[in-house]
Amino acid sequence: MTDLLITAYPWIKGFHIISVISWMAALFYLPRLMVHHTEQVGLSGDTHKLFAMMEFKLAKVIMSPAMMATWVFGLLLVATPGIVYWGDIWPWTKGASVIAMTVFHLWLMRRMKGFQRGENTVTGSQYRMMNEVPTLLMIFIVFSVTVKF
Ligand code: HEM
Repeated sequence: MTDLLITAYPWIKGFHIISVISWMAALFYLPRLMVHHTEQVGLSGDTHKLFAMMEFKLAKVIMSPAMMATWVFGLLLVATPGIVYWGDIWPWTKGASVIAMTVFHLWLMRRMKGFQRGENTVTGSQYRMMNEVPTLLMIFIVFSVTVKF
């Protein structure tokens, strides 16, 4: 099993990066949809139904599968011998940041389900502020794995 992980390492890392790109694209775009849903569309009518459907599809078809794939390929990399030394700082900063990213993902899922029921208590500017969270976490995560402090 460990031999297989070592041989497959470049492929697993490639799939990890592809999953990360898909997850990030959805995490960046879903809050933008919610800004416009809140400020321009409201919670009733045909445009509301269209936005709720777009949010549902983005979350269920792209965001959640991409998050699961990122975790699976990321954990396979963790299990690959010689990749992670737990005495370094970067695995801990990266670990804490990906957990925070996952919490942000779960918050967005709850907001998406709220919109499906025609409920929303978050303002457009709050969604705009929340939109910065994945950007900051991404910067922290990428430099954790490239600089490897
Ligand atoms: C979800 C849980 C995640 C786990 C368990 C995980 C784990 C890992 C591990 C162990 C590596 C291998 C490092 C190496 O080859 O030296 C890696 C590579 C990488 N990860 Fe993740 N990762 C996760 C999420 C993310 C996220 C959310 C991002 C970006 C926002 C990300 C970006 C990267 C990049 C760019 C690399 C390639 C780094 C390089 O080869 O220099 N990862 N990941």
